[in-house]
Amino acid sequence: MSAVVVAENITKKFGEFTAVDDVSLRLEPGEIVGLLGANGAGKTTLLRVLLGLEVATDGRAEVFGSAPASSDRHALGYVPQGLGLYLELTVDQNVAFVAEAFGVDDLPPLPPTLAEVRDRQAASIGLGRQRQLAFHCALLHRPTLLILDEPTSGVDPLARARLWDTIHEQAENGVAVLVTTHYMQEAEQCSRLVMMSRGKKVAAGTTAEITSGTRAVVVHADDWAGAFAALGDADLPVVLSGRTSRVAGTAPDEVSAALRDAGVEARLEEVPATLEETMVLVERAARDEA
Ligand SMILES: Nc1ncnc2c1ncn2[C@@H]1O[C@H](COP(=O)(O)OP(=O)(O)OP(=O)(O)O)[C@@H](O)[C@H]1O
Repeated sequence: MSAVVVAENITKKFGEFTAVDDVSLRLEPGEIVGLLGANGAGKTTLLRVLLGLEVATDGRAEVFGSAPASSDRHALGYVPQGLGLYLELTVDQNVAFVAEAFGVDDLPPLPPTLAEVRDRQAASIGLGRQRQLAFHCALLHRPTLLILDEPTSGVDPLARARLWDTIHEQAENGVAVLVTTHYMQEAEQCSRLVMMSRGKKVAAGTTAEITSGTRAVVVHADDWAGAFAALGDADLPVVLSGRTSRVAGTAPDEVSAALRDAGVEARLEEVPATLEETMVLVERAARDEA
């Protein structure tokens, strides 16, 4: 199967600053590839290179088998972080405008939640519906590549689940999806992930591949607040999960020594680390290396 997107060793500099540093990725039809990373990791810049909105300083990018270009737009649906809607137009007018631009005349029906507000200005329909409208517009011309920049940021869980249903439906129909996200639950819905930190690719693979081998120590203590404080004071990567502390990527001996030094009694249990914990560790390691 030929790849829809190929990025080989992409570097993008703004003056002296390197926003994307030697990143490679491939995207096949029907795959959902998630780009993960903290604010400023370089995700949007990489998407903009693939969209032909920025020119790579170095490396090779191919979309549909040739260099990214605005002519790709006929087969590409893009939902930018800012959504790209015409806020002063109504919902129907936004759809009509995009349909006209892409020469679409067999319009699919609006989903019920948008149909209810079809005559209202897009500015007044709330962020969840605005995102749904941006998706609807991006899909009107039946693209085979969907590029989504934090598509569910700021929406409630129900709207988020609905948008993800749409993403899965598209992928099942063979559409290739490249999506950036901060949310681990969303990341886990992707076929594969590419993690970025400070412009660099720091991990890649399925969630299972990325987390495999990384362990976390779960700390059960009656004095759960004392245990959490002691582990933080020992500068261990501790997070509170309910009333237990979790410390990823650290030997149980080191955890028990920190607790013993603080006089906190606890029972320790070793479990596989979550994606979020693995990501924090990978980012820490990348930061220490820089
Ligand atoms: N046109 C530009 N000129 C200078 N610096 C830029 C430009 N565009 C992006 N940057 C910088 O490049 C870095 C990466 O930004 P980018 O928006 O790609 O990150 P991101 O991972 O998408 O973050 P976020 O999740 O906040 O959108 C940031 O430090 C940003 O300030």
